[in-house]
Amino acid sequence: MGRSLDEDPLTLAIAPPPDETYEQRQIREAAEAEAKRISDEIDEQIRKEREAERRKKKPVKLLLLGQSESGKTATLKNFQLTYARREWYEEKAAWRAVIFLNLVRNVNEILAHLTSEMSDLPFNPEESHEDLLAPRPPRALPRLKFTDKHSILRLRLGPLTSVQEVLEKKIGTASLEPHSTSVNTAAPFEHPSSSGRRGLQEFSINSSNGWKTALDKFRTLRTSPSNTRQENGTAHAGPSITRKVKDSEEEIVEVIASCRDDIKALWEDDLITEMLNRRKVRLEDAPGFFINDTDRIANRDYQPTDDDVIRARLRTLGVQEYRFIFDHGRTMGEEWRLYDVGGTRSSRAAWYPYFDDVDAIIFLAPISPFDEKLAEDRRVNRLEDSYLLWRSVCSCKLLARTQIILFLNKCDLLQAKLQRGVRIRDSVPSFGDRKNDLATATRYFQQHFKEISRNNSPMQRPFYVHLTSVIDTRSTAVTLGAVEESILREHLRRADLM
Ligand SMILES: Nc1nc2c(ncn2[C@@H]2O[C@H](COP(=O)(O)OP(=O)(O)OP(=O)(O)O)[C@@H](O)[C@H]2O)c(=O)[nH]1
Ligand SMILES: [Mg+2]
Repeated sequence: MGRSLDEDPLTLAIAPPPDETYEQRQIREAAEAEAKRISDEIDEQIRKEREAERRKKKPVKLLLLGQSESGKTATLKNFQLTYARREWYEEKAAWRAVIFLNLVRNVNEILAHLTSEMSDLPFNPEESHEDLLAPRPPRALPRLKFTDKHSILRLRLGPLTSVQEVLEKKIGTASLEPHSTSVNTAAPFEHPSSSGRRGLQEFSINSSNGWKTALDKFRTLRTSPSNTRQENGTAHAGPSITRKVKDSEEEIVEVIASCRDDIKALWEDDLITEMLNRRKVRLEDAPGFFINDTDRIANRDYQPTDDDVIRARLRTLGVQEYRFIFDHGRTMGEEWRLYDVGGTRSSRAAWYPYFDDVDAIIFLAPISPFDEKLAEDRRVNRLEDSYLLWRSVCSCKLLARTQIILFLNKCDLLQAKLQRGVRIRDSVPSFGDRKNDLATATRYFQQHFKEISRNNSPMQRPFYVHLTSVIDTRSTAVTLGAVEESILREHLRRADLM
């Protein structure tokens, strides 16, 4: 084919010579194909690197799952304490009201038992807390001989009833533990019904309830009058409301502080101890137990310590998102988003939308309550509920490639329970004649969770497990270090694969 002289010089330079032989053409075309292959490879490499770069910059999304009271929020607090200290210190003082409420509730629960016992009302220890009026089995033991001291303590501690009401009202719905549910499945997110979907809207990330909002209210109480904002976000005009709220906060502290000695006297009384034992009430193991710290807490100058905040109990409503940017170390500048969810059965339908692009899940399974029932459904054993929930999470197709890290939590309470002589096999018959000690028990539970994961995961997945007591901030910091490493490694590995 003839060429005109004004053709593009590049076209001319790479054009085949006019007298090219068949072999020369073959060699040339092979060389051109090879050059194209290399060029495509380089393009692909560049695309991958860009994608990896983009993915590395994408925040790591981490979901905390598990039944109610499993320790999700406590784990989140540990993350804050370790990696976001500024926010931690900002929030710390706001937990004071929650800790007051926890303490006051401890006392009022004892008083409710005392009142019921003194009035000889029937009681069944197997029933829930609010069933103080339920039928009691025939009395096998002699009556407890309460004295004037107990009547006086009841009278003197009476004001704590209204303190509890005021605090509950201030903190809002999150301060109330549910004692029933219409949901009778462990994983309502598996088959979301139309009503379930309606539920999703109610429970999407929200700023109108949950403990973040509850704490915000208390933060507001502490700001100066000029900064004070009312709940609707408008600036507050004058100091009168602040003074009123402040007064009531100070009044609360005043009442609690004036009850200090009586609270201690109540807790240290042998007859009260005997009554609680008979009624199988173990406040020490319940969430938000603070009576042993009455001296410190029932005090006008009380400020919560890190440990107090971790141990404070306020349930999570809906799904709460936390964003934090690592402020030190290899991951400095990285953004992580943690999602803390409500764990009661009726809250679980709201989890599903968050499964979509989550990088990793920390699943908390408390193993100490192997002989306890769910607060929201007294027919369901807590460990059994965790097994069911774990199976549903492992088998979820949307999570097939998601890294799941299991925390077998509340090991401290498990150890205490076993030391008291509570036998696992009485509640878990398959435990059989194994040794009733911590090492054997944790190995046994761990194996069970591992088998569920192996038998139900849509594709093979590694089994990551940690034995934890997340109220122990030191050991939890070490665990979280390992978790962080492992999640990041997986995050980057995926970025490289893309
Ligand atoms: N002794 C002990 N207490 C724990 C442990 N983990 C959590 N707790 C306490 O148990 C209570 C419940 O923990 P949370 O973190 O509020 O539970 P959650 O899973 O967020 O519960 P929901 O928000 O209702 O879903 C809190 O008072 C914690 O301090 C643990 O390992 N040992
Ligand atoms: Mg929570």
